[in-house]
Amino acid sequence: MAHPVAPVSPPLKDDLDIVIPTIRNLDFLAMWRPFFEPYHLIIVQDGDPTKTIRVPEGFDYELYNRNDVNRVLGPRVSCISFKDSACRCFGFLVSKKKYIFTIDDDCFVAKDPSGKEINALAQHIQNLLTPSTPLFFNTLYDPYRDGADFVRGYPFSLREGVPTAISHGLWLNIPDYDAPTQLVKPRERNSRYVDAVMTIPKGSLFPMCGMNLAFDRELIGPAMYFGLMGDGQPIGRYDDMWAGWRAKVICDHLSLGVKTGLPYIWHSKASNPFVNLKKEYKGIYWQEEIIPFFQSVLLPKECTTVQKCYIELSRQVKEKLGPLDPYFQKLGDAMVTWIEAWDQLNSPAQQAAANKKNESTPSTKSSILFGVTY
Ligand SMILES: O=c1ccn([C@@H]2O[C@H](COP(=O)(O)OP(=O)(O)O[C@H]3OC[C@H](O)[C@H](O)[C@H]3O)[C@@H](O)[C@H]2O)c(=O)[nH]1
Ligand SMILES: [Mn+2]
Repeated sequence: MAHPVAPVSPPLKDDLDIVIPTIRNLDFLAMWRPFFEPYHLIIVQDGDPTKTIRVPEGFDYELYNRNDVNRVLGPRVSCISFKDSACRCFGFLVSKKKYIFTIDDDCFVAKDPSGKEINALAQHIQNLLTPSTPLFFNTLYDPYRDGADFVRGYPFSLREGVPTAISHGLWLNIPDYDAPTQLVKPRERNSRYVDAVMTIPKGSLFPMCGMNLAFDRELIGPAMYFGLMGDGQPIGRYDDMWAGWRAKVICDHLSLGVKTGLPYIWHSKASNPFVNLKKEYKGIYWQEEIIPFFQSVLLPKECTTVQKCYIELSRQVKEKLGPLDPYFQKLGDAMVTWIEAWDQLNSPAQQAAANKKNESTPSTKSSILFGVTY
């Protein structure tokens, strides 16, 4: 007699939250339903909090609008951007899970060259659950993938790799170009599917895009601050870039890995290049100073946790980039506020309370999840 086969639970079903920043109805979820429905969503509604965001039936979610963010963080809300996708990091803050996947609401399911729909979430999970190799480049790319391995000459002492903190996915159709490139190449579309996952070598920075990104919240969460952008700030569309440069410096210091490549999503909407240019232009020339700063950052050996690294980085940002523009003084202070908010919401007591609430918490708005906590 055939034995009944227990249903296979989706990987990390109870250990991963999907964070979506949005200003629009989330009809895009319908296409992701086969892959996302088993997971809990954290929706961060930006802009007008009186607007109702429509979420398709059947998804388990909590939704935070600006009033909720103010309620949860109180005076520390100053570190969360308004009217910019950077607001997504509030979702990273309030999640109680070990893993995060964040995706933009104009990113859809892509197809691989065989025409098969890509389960981007499953690929990110695979990337996060297998080690990275930042200390020595494997020329056959991801050695932990089925059908691949370390090549001849790869030191056996390094084949254990290091824990993976970040998985950076890519985009078919609309690539994540900056405004000048968008203006010069308005019709360029990315149709090149590269079937590879690579570890970004230690000592190398990279431009982290937030639209298709996953990370291990316990390993690197406090460094995944996306700010200060949007309303009242002199810059936009650099939230994920800052976060990526700081996180990579910290990953290198703490021997954690960052991978880029698969999975692809289908990015459907090109935002307005002229609007983007207004948001980005300061970043385009500032980054010529900022990159050498991050490339030369040294973190003392006493910085043994992400929080300690982050506080030290905020000090150096203010000292070394402050002369560039007063914005960096503000950013340095906001980095400290972020860590305070992180520690406030992720203290052991908070974790225990959240675990208790998760047992019986339906999808609801945060006003029930979080009373006044500051
Ligand atoms: O004020 C806002 C504007 C947008 N959002 C949400 O953020 C996501 C990205 O928005 P959109 O797809 O319209 O902009 P893109 O130019 O394609 O975004 C890219 O560049 C900026 C960021 O780095 C972003 O991560 C990149 O994808 C989308 O979910 C909007 O609903 C918002 O929350 N507030
Ligand atoms: Mn987009």
